This record gives sequence, structure tokens and C-alpha cells, in this order.
Amino acid sequence: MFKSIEREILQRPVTAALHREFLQHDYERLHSFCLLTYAASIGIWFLFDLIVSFEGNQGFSIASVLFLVLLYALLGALQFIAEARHFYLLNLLFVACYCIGLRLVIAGIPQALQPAWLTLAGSTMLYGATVMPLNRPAMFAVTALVCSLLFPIPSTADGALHTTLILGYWLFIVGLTLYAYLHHSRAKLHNFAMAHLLLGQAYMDALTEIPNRRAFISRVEQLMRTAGEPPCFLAMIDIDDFKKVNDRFGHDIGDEVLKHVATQIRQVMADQQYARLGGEEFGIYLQGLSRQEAEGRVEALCRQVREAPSDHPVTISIGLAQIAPGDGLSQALIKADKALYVSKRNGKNRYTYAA
Ligand SMILES: Nc1nc2c(ncn2[C@@H]2O[C@H](COP(=O)(O)OP(=O)(O)OP(=O)(O)O)[C@@H](O)[C@H]2O)c(=O)[nH]1
Repeated sequence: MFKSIEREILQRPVTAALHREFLQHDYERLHSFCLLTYAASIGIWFLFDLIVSFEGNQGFSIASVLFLVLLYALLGALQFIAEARHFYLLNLLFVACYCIGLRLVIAGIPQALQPAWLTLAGSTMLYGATVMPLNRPAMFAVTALVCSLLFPIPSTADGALHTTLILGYWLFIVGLTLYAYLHHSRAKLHNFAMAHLLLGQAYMDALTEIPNRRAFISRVEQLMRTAGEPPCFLAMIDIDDFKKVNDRFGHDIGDEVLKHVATQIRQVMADQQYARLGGEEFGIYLQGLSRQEAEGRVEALCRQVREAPSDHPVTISIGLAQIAPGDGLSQALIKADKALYVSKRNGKNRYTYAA
């Protein structure tokens, strides 16, 4: 069952916008990992520099200090980079500095040892790139940079076998790197697309295509926790005599009426949080408005539903309540529901403010 749903979802094409969202999401999720990788890489570079300098009797030079400062500066800059596309450029700069630093250190050791050290450094760099949150052009650019800066240029002293072995190993490691990157990034993108779709469905009302009760509770509770200046209001909406619509015209027309009311809510309350709470009930969380403005908005909604052209006109009743400091969402819902009941009792097609 799960596999067939998964197959069906994965057959849908991933749009360019979703792909961009995935790349940004991937970068944000892995931002602290990138910082850690950069910090560890600088540590390894330092160690590498010490070991290889010792091997080549070079000593730790001022150039080494400059490279360390440069790499630390790039690590510092990474802390402030919020956009994935900026990271791709910074990463390219980091890789370029790192590779040039490695090349210079390795250039100081005996010629015969250089191809092995360059190959070791290059393959480590390429492996590291596969776990970074890069898009394809950024990954290909990193691979090209590593190859052009670290590939050991064969000398005439090297035999044909030696040169072939080195070339063969580099071809193998580059091929493996790109294959692993493409394979993993596709799998991650598909998982993201699937999670995106399923979460979207779990938090959307399938009929009216506005948020559902689950989405409303989660979003409003979050807003209530961070709400600055009161007042905030909660409105409960119920379609009047909806049962009669169903009984007279059938369920399909009832569904159309629900969609019609949801459209009016979306139009009038575009800047607020709204949802279909269930059946023919809707909820709205109003923030950043005075009591007078909140009353004006729900009154406008009543009018809009009443007057909007429709084959099956309906009216709505609304209960509006101010959320008292310290009140939770469920208390506010009860208060708004009581006010809604008053609207129904007083003749429907109106709103009541809970005193
Ligand atoms: N078409 C359709 N009807 C639904 C849906 N969910 C709930 N209903 C119907 O909504 C109606 C709710 O009616 P009631 O709560 O009894 O009240 P009412 O007729 O709206 O009367 P008042 O609330 O007093 O104005 C019932 O007939 C339910 O079957 C749905 O998704 N589609």
C-alpha cells in the first residue's frame, strides 16, 4: 500500500519552485553541519600542513598563517549566510583557498611523494563535497576546481604505468563522487517532495482547499504564544440552515455552498488565519486589529456571504470573542461558540460579540 502510494507520488514531476524550496530547506537543515565541516576541515588542513611541512623540511610559514586566517574568515562568513545560492559561492571560494593551500604545501615535498599526497587530498575533498548541501552546478564546479587544482601533473620521470594508475584512480574517484552525489540528491529531493505533498494534504481541507482544524490549532497556538500586543480575537462561523440546503438540493450542492463560503472567507480575511474546523463550521483568528476593526471585518464577512452572487445563496452566523490574557485556544473557542449560539438564537445572519 505504502509503496504504491509512494510510487504514484514520485511519478509527479517536481516543479522548479519546489526544487528551489528543497535546496534552501536542505541548506538550512545542514547549516550547522556545514559550519562543523568547515571547522573540522580547517583543523585537518592545519594538521596536514604540519605533517607535510615536516616531511618536506619546510617549517610552518607565514603563508600557512595567512591561509588559516583566510579559511577562518570564510568560516566566520558562513555563520551569516542565510541563502543557499550565496553558500554555493562561498563554498567555491573555500574549496579554492583550501586546494591552493594544499597544493602549495605539497609542492614543497620531494617530487616522488607529491602524486600520492595530491591524490589523497583530492579524493578527501571530493568525498567531503558529496555531503554538502550543494545544487548540481555548485557540485560540478567544486569537482572541476578540485581536479584542476589538485590533479598531479605527470612528469617525464614518471613511467607510463604510474601515470595510468594515477589517471585511472582520479577517473574512478570523480565518477564515484558524482554518481554518489546525483543518487543521494535525487533521493533527498524525492523524500522532500513526498513530505511536502503529504504534509500539505494533512493540513489542508480537501473540499474547500483552505487550512483544516489541525493546521488552525497548530498555527494559532504558535501565534498566541508569540503574540505581542493584545487584543486578539477568535471568530466562529456557522452556515445558517445548512441542513435544509443538503436536504433540498443534495450533498453535492451542499459541498458547493461550503466552497463558496470558504472563498468569501479567503477574500475578506486574506491577512488573517482561517480554517474549516469541520462540517459547516469555520474559524478565524484575528490579530493586529482593534475591537472595532475586528467587528467591522466579521460584519463585512456576513454581508459578503449574503450578497455574493450564488446559485444557492446562504447566510452565516458568527460568534466573536476577544482572547483574554492567559486564555488558551480551547477557552477562546468555547467563548466564541457561545456568542455564535446567541447569533443563532437572535435570528441568524449576524454576528455577536462575546462581552
Ligand atoms: N454537503 C455537506 N454537508 C455537510 C458536510 N459536513 C456536515 N454537513 C451537514 O451539515 C449539516 C449541519 O446542520 P446542523 O448543524 O444540524 O444545522 P443547520 O441546518 O446548519 O442549522 P443551524 O445551524 O441552526 O442554522 C448536516 O446536515 C450535515 O450533514 C459536508 O462536508 N458536506
